[in-house]
Amino acid sequence: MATEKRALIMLFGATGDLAHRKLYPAIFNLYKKGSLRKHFALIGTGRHKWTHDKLREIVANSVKSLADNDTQVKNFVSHFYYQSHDVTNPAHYVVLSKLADKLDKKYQLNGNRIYYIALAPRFFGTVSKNLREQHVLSDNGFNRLIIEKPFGHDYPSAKKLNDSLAATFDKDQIFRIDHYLGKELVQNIYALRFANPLFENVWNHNYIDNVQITLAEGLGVEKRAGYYDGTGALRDMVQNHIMQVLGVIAMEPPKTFNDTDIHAAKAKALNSVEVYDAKGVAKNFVRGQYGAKGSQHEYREEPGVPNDSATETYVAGKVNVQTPRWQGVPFYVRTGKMMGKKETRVDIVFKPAKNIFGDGNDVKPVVLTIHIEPGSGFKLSFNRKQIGNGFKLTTASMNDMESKEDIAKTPQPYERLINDALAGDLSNFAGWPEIAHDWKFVDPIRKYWDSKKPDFPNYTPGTMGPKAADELLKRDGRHWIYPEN
Ligand SMILES: NC(=O)C1=CN([C@@H]2O[C@H](COP(=O)(O)OP(=O)(O)OC[C@H]3O[C@@H](n4cnc5c(N)ncnc54)[C@H](OP(=O)(O)O)[C@@H]3O)[C@@H](O)[C@H]2O)C=CC1
Ligand SMILES: O=C1O[C@H](COP(=O)(O)O)[C@@H](O)[C@H](O)[C@H]1O
Repeated sequence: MATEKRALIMLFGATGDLAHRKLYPAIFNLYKKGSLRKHFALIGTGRHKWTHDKLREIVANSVKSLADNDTQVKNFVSHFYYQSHDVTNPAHYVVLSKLADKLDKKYQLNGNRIYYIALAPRFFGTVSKNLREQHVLSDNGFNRLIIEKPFGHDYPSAKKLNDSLAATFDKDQIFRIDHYLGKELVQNIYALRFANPLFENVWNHNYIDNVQITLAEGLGVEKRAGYYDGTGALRDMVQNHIMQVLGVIAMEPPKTFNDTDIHAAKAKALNSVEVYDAKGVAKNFVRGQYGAKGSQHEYREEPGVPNDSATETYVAGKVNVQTPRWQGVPFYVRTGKMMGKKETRVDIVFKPAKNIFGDGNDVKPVVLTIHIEPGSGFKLSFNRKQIGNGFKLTTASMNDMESKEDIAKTPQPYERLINDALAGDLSNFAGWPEIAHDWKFVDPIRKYWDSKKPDFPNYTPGTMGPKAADELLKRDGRHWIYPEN
């Protein structure tokens, strides 16, 4: 049984999609496991004129498939309260504050408060300012802010947002969600590297030839055109998720395994990423937009997408981390929608051995694959001798893939991250310096692309993206490891 935490969760955006699909199930799992139990309450807010009972009914529906029985759901939802609230109206915070104080007493929460902002980003600063000015923050206990993505749309807007949050919250009170940092196999990279000298000792340019990060999605834009068309794959996936995974792979060992040291090491690696000028972008980055195939219509015909949209649904690029460790080792990254199936992985491609076996033998590079999803685990492929007379090399692999049962009991990112926020552990949240470096890297790419009309659509659903993404590696004498030929 987990240690019980005491807290009031104030959820802005309780009537929205994220709350329903991800947050209520995550909080329910924490309740089932005992991290939250008697001493917690949640105030959900939104402009909808819901009642406590209406919110409880919605929450019950969202979690019932996870419950052991009806009583468990009933007990859980009894901790939920609804307050109709317009985040732009300061007077509404006064009402909210009174309810918070009342629940604090009722559930003996010791003044611990988490403010979870599951709202459109334009409201992040407004809520934070009003929480301070309308005295919603508690005087005793902790006050922590959980904030959703996207964190700005470029460096200046992200900086402005960060400054506005900093007017209310200290840096150790701001929990910026990047749900990739809550994934089991992303966290496992720390164990792989820093608990195994076998790997960490070869984790550098002497042994590694290149690193490939693939975040391929099988689905298209679905019903999110309103958000996605103004964002694109570069801002939606590269600036945050890809760069965070890259940071964990590329960082130097942190001094200790605490949040401050992890953030410092990751920020240093991300600050060493080469920022391209226009020529560098043209040479090293590729964008794409999916076309039509069979019954699947092209991106520009998806509901809510303008028929001349220049938004990229695919990005591939070559990233250089300019630290001694990674001298001359390219990080090839790619992500896209409609790429046939979901495949989230990192391939660490080692330098091949010198071939002493003669022409009839092909010495392949050792590849360590970190399978993030849908399978979770590690796979090491290497050369071995084929059984039989003579001497012929073949490829073998050592797998450490999680079983279906293990995957089923693995906490989902939101459960893990909310639990961390309750415990005050920032390790798996994105720090401001990391976000700042990532925007500084991504902004010139965006700027260059915005200045040139793309030739879209340029890739077929079900493929791994435009041909230019293959060319990117081919010209360096390399190829994408996935999909295996
Ligand atoms: N949905 C997802 O899968 C993901 C979402 N996110 C992020 O999470 C955040 C929320 O997304 P999502 O749930 O999809 O968005 P929705 O559009 O589904 O929900 C938006 C929420 O904002 C509330 N809201 C809007 N205006 C106001 C206002 N003036 N005052 C009070 N509440 C208001 C709405 O409540 P009401 O209508 O009752 O006012 C609603 O609860 C965004 O930052 C998004 O980028 C991040 C990753 C994934
Ligand atoms: O943040 C986002 O991530 C999802 C992909 O997340 P995953 O956990 O399913 O890999 C992506 O579909 C979405 O566009 C983006 O906003």
